[in-house]
Amino acid sequence: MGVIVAVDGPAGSGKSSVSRAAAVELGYAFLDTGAAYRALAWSVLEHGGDPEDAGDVERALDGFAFTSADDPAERWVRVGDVDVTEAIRTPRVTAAVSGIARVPAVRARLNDGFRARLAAAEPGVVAEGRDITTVVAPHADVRVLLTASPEVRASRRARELPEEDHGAVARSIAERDAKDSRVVDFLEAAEGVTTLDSTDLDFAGTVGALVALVRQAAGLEPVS
Ligand SMILES: Nc1ncnc2c1ncn2[C@@H]1O[C@H](COP(=O)(O)OP(=O)(O)OP(=O)(O)O)[C@@H](O)[C@H]1O
Ligand SMILES: Nc1ccn([C@@H]2O[C@H](COP(=O)(O)O)[C@@H](O)[C@H]2O)c(=O)n1
Repeated sequence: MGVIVAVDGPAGSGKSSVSRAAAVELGYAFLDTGAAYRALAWSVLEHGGDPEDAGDVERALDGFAFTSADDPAERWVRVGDVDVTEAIRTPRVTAAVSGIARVPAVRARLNDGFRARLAAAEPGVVAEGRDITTVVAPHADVRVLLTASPEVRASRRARELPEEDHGAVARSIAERDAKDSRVVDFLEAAEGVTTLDSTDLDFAGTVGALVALVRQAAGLEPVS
């Protein structure tokens, strides 16, 4: 089995962007687990279902054919033959996703798929998502909780969404964290998980810190 790097943390902490860049640098595969939850939320909405209704969500889960790029240099996400790469990032899907993520059958089914992908990745994989270090891959070679202060996370996310009100962006992040943390704990590092706080780091510095942790743990560089 290849090296498994697991990264969790709160909304806007840099899990996907930092993990993707680290995967490129390491020559590893990349797995964005949130994309699968988003794609299922998209499917529920597409079928006219209610994301808060477990029955509607389980019906959409039946035959849910999620695929996404393993190569961190690629960015596609598909449900069956439909490319949903952009559609899963809309505010409508973002608002629906915490609801579907609460359904136990969803978590069980998606986790099975994630574990199969982790087991197949050579020479390694960087996987990110809120329960990766604790539930999906507690056995990972490197487990990191990536965080930053709420203000810094909101400012970084607001820079991505210049048309949206800064206060609304900050509230959306806080609300999603509040909802999601009822299901999994990604605010405190579990035992054996290293906290990487990027509040005072720039993007390159954060990627460099994650890559250094991986190289140390994988024995590719001496621990300084
Ligand atoms: N250290 C950093 N310095 C500056 N910008 C950063 C840093 N880390 C991440 N960012 C930026 O912060 C924004 C949020 O990052 P990203 O989308 O990767 O977070 P996330 O944890 O995956 O969020 P979510 O859970 O909401 O999907 C992005 O614009 C990213 O480029
Ligand atoms: N391991 C995970 C990953 C994601 N979720 C849920 O999906 C939402 C979207 O995740 P992003 O990382 O793409 O923002 C997230 O808010 C969670 O509701 C999850 O439960 N577990």
